[in-house]
Parts: sequence; structure tokens; C-alpha cells
Amino acid sequence: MCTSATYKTNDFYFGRTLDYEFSYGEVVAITPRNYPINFHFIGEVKNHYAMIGMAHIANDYPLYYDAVNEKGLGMAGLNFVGNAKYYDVDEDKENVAQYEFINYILSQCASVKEAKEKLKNINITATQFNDNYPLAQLHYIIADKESCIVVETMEDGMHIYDNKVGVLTNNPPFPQQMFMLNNYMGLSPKQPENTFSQNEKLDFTQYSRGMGALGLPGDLSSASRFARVAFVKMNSKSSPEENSSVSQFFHILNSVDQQRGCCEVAEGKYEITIYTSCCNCDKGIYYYTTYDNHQITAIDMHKENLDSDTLVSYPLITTENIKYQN
Ligand SMILES: C[C@H](CCC(=O)NCCS(=O)(=O)O)[C@H]1CC[C@H]2[C@@H]3[C@H](O)C[C@@H]4C[C@H](O)CC[C@]4(C)[C@H]3C[C@H](O)[C@]12C
Repeated sequence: MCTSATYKTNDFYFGRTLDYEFSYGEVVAITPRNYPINFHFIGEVKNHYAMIGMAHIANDYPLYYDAVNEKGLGMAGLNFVGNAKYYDVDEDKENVAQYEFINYILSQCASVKEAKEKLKNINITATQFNDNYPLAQLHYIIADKESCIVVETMEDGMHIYDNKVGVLTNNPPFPQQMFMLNNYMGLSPKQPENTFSQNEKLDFTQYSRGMGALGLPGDLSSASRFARVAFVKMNSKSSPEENSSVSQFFHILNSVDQQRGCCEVAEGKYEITIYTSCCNCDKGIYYYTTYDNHQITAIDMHKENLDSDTLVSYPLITTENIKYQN
């Protein structure tokens, strides 16, 4: 399972959790403006927007899971198994292989508005990167500080949805996830009012704090994580400075953190939150934590030469650094 969210204070933040039972070996990768991106159908594009994000690098090519470009546009792919469908080549459209969709949008578009325009003419093809990499079955969240959309390519074609809550998890399709939020409209961060009985008033006690959100699901299913992260995000408060915003962003995604042992996907195999990311889209700073490294690590794309033609990558720091106070 995975969860993605946006958050706005003084700056705009975009990130995700990546939950899985094994890692593909990911790094934080910066694609500078002049790195030649060899698109499968379109050919080589030499100048484009620079981007930073989490990727698996194969043959010096960044296979992004999530990334943000220098214009502040963010995009992430989350599992959509059983529903995602990619298509045969369509000569009348701009063909983009599934594995290069993030690279294509972020290298070409400065905003969600521009991405929406591009999407009108894009056909996502069922093309593998190579035989070692099966097609990932994903749906996508694309966001900037103004708006957010979800892209789902399914049996009946490509769907583009406006995403007012700015979150995405996995199955079912986005409209169903949004519909299920109706079930939680009675929840509140405030203590509940006693409206239980209209006939004879029953004397109830607010015996605990947090009772306004009783009924918010706590399990790890995708629909429950959708509701939980939406509630946490839509009620989040932090001061607008960087550290406080980043801290709050990690708190939002930590509300759907997956602990080893709670989600068994095969005999003895457990899905865990492999990493959690938060990118300041305005400043191009990519923050992350990993399952065994709770210290926030940051990589600033603007500290690299963004006019270069060479990929830059940082291996993840994956071990805990505990600060002893005595
Ligand atoms: C497994 C990851 C998604 C995690 C997720 O959503 N888990 C939820 C599980 S479930 O629904 O609840 O069952 C996805 C996200 C991005 C994917 C990667 C990116 O798409 C980049 C390449 C694409 C290649 O086609 C396959 C390898 C790959 C390197 C992908 C491997 C894998 O499918 C990744 C890492």
C-alpha cells in the first residue's frame, strides 16, 4: 500500500509513503536540465525541466516512483493493481511508455494546468523498460500549489479527476474513494455533541479527548488509509515555517505508517513503509525517512548544477542514528 498527500503552508509540499514487502533499490535522483532523456517513442529530449525524486536507476535511467520538478509540479505513482490498464501504440497520439510517464510530465510541464493539456493527447503504452522490469500497475497523483488531479488509465480509457482533498492511496478507483468519505462527514476534531437520542435525552459523558473522530478507521486497507489521511491532512495545523511544515507533513503521513507484522502479504512476508518522503516543491528540497531511519534527511536540488547533463543520485541512509543525551 502507499499513500500520497499534499500540504500547503507558506510553501507547497508533496510526498508519499512507499509501502511494500521488498525494495527495488531506490535512491534520491536528480535529473538536471540537460540530461538527455531517451523517450521510447518520442526520442531524445535534451533540454527540459530538472527534477528530483525517488527512483530506481537502471542503465543510467531514472525510473521515478515520485518526483517534483523545478517549477513546483509533483507527481507520484501508486499501485492500482487489477484496475490499471495501458494501451497499444496509437499513431494519432503522443505515445508515452508506462515507465516514463513521470519523467515525461515533469520534464515538460510547469503546472497541473499544463499537465492537463498534455494529457489530452497522451496514450500510455504497455511498454516495459526491459525484460527485467514488469509493467507496474499504477495510478497517479499530480499536484502543484494551485490544484491536484488523479490520472487513472483503465479498461474504458484515461480518467482525469480533480482531487480536492489532495490525497491518494490504492484501490478502489478514486471516485469510489471520494464517495466513501461521505461516511465520515460526522467526524470532527472537536468533541462530539450528544445528538444520540431525539426522544429521551441520554446522559453521555465525554470521558476522553479525541471522541469527535471516533469511527475514523484505523486499519491498513487502502480505503481506510484514504479516509484517515484525508481527515488528518484536512485538519492539520502547523506554523508556516519550513521545519514546522515539514514536521507536520511527516505527522500526516505517519498516520498511515505500516509497521512490520501487521500486513502479511504472503507466508512470513510483510508490507512495511519502506520510505516516507516530503518535498518542498517551491524550494526543490526532498526530505525522507526510511523504516529504520527516523531522522529526516534532506537533499536540495538547487545545490547541484542543474544545467549539467549527468544524473546525480544519493543512496538512502537506512540506519537509525540515535542521539544519546547522556
Ligand atoms: C511497488 C510500488 C508501489 C507500492 C504500492 O503502491 N504498494 C501498495 C501495494 S497494494 O496495492 O496495496 O497491494 C511501485 C511504485 C513505483 C513503481 C516503480 C516505478 O513505476 C518505476 C519502475 C517501472 C517499471 O515498469 C517496473 C519497476 C519500477 C522500479 C516500479 C516498481 C514498482 O512497481 C514501484 C516501486
